[in-house]
Amino acid sequence: MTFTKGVTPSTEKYDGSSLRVLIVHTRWNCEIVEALVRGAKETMTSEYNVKSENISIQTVAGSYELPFAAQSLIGASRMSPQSFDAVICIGVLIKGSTMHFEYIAEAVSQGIMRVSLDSGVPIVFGVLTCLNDEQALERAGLGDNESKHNHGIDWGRCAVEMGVKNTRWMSGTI
Ligand SMILES: Nc1c(NC[C@H](O)[C@H](O)[C@H](O)CO)[nH]c(=O)[nH]c1=O
Ligand SMILES: CC(=O)[C@@H](O)COP(=O)(O)O
Repeated sequence: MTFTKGVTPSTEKYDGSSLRVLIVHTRWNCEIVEALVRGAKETMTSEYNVKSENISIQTVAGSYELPFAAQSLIGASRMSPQSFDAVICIGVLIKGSTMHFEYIAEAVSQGIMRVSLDSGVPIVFGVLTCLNDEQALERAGLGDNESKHNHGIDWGRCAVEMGVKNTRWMSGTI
């Protein structure tokens, strides 16, 4: 049986023109991360009219730092006139020869979910957990593989959808 792999595009056209989005990304594996950030940012501005001045970009060293940074920046934005409607955490973990990868992947995924549920702000899990370099390149739309696809595009779409829907839900509209 064949099936559509990946996410089916939403039938609703979301208007992101009033959204404020935070992207926090790592400087580990930076060429791959930068391609993912570009994919997310360009998708939000070109497909959904998110204003580039409403996309804040912050960096941290590695993926392990992402949940803390997201929590701290969400808190800081609440003290400003406009808080973030959605956050995208972007990093690339590539398995090495120790257990480092497993510990970080588990901690980061749990941490991002916790910050998202505790803060009430949707956080997109933009962390690739790859077993080798080729997997990471392919998922950032880089390299030679024909099936390559930049997952940053999906993360940008997801952030807009969740930001718009959560704003609606918070105002009591379903
Ligand atoms: N191995 C990778 C890391 N490791 C670094 C940690 O995320 C962290 O910065 C360090 O342990 C200090 O707390 N980070 C990645 O993003 N990707 C990796 O492949
Ligand atoms: C702490 C580290 O970054 C490093 O020792 C991890 O090694 P590996 O990626 O080979 O598991």
